[in-house]
Amino acid sequence: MQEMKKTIIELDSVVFGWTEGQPVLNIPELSVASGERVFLKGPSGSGKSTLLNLIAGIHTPRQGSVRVLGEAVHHQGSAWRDNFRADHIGLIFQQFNLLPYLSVLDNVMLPCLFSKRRKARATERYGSLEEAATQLLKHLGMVSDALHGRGVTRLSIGQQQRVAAARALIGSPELIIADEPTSALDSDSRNGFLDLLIGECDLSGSTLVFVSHDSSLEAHFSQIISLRDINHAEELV
Ligand SMILES: Nc1ncnc2c1ncn2[C@@H]1O[C@H](COP(=O)(O)OP(=O)(O)OP(=O)(O)O)[C@@H](O)[C@H]1O
Repeated sequence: MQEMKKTIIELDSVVFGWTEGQPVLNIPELSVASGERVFLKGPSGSGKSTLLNLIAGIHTPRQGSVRVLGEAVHHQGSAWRDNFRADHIGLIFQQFNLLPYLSVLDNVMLPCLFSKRRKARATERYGSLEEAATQLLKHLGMVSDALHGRGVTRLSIGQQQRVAAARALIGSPELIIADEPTSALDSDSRNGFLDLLIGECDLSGSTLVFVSHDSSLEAHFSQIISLRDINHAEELV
């Protein structure tokens, strides 16, 4: 018998706008099952980052519900949402948001300072946090240990991207959210990075939601979501 996949993200009748009466998002429903590799596309300014921020509990909707891993994120206060995000969601930002005064390894281990759960999972799988960070960096293509003690400001963009991905993946969070993390790379590097990222999500059992303008990347993904198709904001204006 085929195992039923758990729903990891579920949006119901979600409305979000920065100003009352000016909705950016009106999403009647959106559902993502555990293990999916989701490609979220849409024109610039259409609300992709805003949607990611709703899923990550950085913003909350004006109306409707956002459930992640079965939890009603929209009902919770900001401290609860911060803890939930630290435990269950790995974020890769467009600008990577690495801490410039920390080394490569310390940047990768950072989420484990905020989440006992992720620290325990990383240690259980790799023996120590340093080993977890080292192995993740290797799997993601940072093969030279010589870079690991280096400050992140002295890395190439491609190397910074690998550090940001390893930081998101450490401690195997159930959900990885990536906002255009390949936009600064050439197409060979983009495809190579995506193969490594998806391979690592498979190993850690993480669901991936990935935003990009670049439709040529779609072939890597199991579910393609066009924000235009699911967002009915103009019907509310
Ligand atoms: N902090 C903010 N305050 C007010 N308006 C905002 C804020 N952030 C974004 N917006 C507006 O919300 C809309 C959606 O922005 P969003 O960043 O989600 O789009 P996007 O699809 O991710 O764009 P891009 O592909 O260019 O990154 C845009 O009209 C944008 O100007």
